[in-house]
Amino acid sequence: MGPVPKPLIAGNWKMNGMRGSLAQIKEIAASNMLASGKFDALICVPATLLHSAALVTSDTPLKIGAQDCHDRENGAYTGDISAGMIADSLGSHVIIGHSERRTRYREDDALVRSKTIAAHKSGLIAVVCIGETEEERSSGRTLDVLRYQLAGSLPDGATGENTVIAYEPVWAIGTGRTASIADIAEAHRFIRSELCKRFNSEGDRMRILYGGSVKASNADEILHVENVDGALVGGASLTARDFLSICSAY
Ligand SMILES: O=C(CO)COP(=O)(O)O
Repeated sequence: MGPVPKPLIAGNWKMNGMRGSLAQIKEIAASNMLASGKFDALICVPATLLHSAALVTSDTPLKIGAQDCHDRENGAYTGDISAGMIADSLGSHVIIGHSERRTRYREDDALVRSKTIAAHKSGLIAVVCIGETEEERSSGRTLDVLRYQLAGSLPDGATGENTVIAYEPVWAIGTGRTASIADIAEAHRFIRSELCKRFNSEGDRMRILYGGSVKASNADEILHVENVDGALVGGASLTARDFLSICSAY
């Protein structure tokens, strides 16, 4: 077992970014902040940019990942890409089970789990997303939802090396609303205890990122909450300036 991994600031570009956006990737990759080695940095780009982004960052500390993968290795699945194809394109990470996919494509915990297994088999680090809806929170079911999502989405082979958890309250994504510091602390403490119950000391090594309207003005406070090991950033990861100002919290 290795040491506890460094914090991770991850960007999720979602369906944004054309070839011109590689300039932002290059600017992030060249920053002295990343060279400091205090944290790891990752941008998950659309599949169309995956290989070119990986090539322009190959000699830099910036990691490049994808935003989803199929759970099979190959076959007649029009429009999909496999974990092996992501690895072949030199991506190192893949986001799995983002709420935008869970909602729109009805991806459930069992599918998230088999995609995570596929990612691990291809040597990718899976960034597995969980989080409650507004209705689940207001009816007092947040911790139950997180417990079920963790139990159903993570395979037994998950370790601190191959798996990162992203806690993203669905109502905080793209809305400008963030969970309160007390709510973030409670959710992350709960996730940590569930991970340690199931994975023992590996549970302590799995990074737990917070996601949902993270930006420069709130990053410092959020990233210093206990058991918050980084952030998964949507809108504020699209420009080097915004992404790097979040990184400056470390
Ligand atoms: O969904 C997110 C990251 O995966 C969060 O998006 P925003 O940071 O735009 O709220």
